[in-house]
Amino acid sequence: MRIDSRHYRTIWENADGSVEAIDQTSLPHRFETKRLASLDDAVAAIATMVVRGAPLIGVTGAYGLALAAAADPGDEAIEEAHSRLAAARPTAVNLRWALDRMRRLLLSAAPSDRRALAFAEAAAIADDDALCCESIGDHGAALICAAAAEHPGRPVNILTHCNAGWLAAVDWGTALAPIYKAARDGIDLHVWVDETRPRNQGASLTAFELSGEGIPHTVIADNTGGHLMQHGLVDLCIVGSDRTTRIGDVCNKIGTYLKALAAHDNGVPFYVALPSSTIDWAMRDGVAEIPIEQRDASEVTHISGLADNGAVTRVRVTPKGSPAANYAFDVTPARLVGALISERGVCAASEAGLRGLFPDLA
Ligand SMILES: CSC[C@H]1O[C@H](OP(=O)(O)O)[C@H](O)[C@@H]1O
Repeated sequence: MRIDSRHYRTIWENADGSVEAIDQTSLPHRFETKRLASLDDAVAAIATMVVRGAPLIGVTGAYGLALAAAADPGDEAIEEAHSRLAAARPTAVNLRWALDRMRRLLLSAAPSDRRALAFAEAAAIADDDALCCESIGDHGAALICAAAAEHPGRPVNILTHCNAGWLAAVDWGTALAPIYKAARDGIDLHVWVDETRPRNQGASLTAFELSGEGIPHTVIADNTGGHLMQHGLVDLCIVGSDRTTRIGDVCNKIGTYLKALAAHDNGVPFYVALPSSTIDWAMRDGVAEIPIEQRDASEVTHISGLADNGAVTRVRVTPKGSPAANYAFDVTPARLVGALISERGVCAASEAGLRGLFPDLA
């Protein structure tokens, strides 16, 4: 999408064979990119959330395998790279999906062909993601347009959680893609942006994206959404997904489940936008089966921001002696999901719904 009227993707290949990615740990106060020249660089970028968001994690994993193949195209090196990249973050299924696709292709090719093949396949995965996300935008925009027709004379109020915009993918994004498409179609809308503690992807990344697109939005504390829904100030919710099971259970950023409960209690439509690369067809019960990443406690006990002197500063927000727990995701059962918005259309959060759209994958 656009930053200062210049189009960007979140990740791209450099002429020297390295890979470049927007460093999302610097946003919104500094725009910086990071050069990934090795498997180690790619593993670190995923683990430290320089790149984050299920689709983007998958694409970065694909490029990480390409960088590994450039260094050593042998079978053992490919397997080792697959294993290290897969372990970088456990929850988003796109990572495993992309790595398995790359490994299948590379191990079936001659080692001498693997470097070129790997970069071409990583680029194809990136291009596919951008196309899928734009299509999610088109299908989801129809839902926003329908909500606008129900509430003439005022903006459609949409609540979103975390960042599932173009920064979470290669371009367009998932949950924000319908918002971009509807806004460009002239729909009057406003977005409630959950700050999304502890990493504040909403406050720092979603707000950055919406500002760049000129979309009206209000950043809110995570615990505000239920109150807004009780007072009729939310017409629909759209969130992303890191892993959706074949029966429609949705794993997403911590706090999503609580938003879905509030939406269900207040009759607010709760939509989940995802590409098919985020569907885990091997899983059914998301609460029981999806591995929930636990990140370092320091992400809860400390926070970073821009000091009045213009320096980015990190401060402690808890007493030194207080332990902290940092669960990065939760699972929203399918019964609380109004519909899934994919690149092939909108379906019920159910096995039948997903089979109907993806008979070739189910
Ligand atoms: C379109 S996937 C976005 C998804 O990924 C985020 O997690 P993280 O920032 O930790 O990678 C969050 O769950 C978003 O909904």
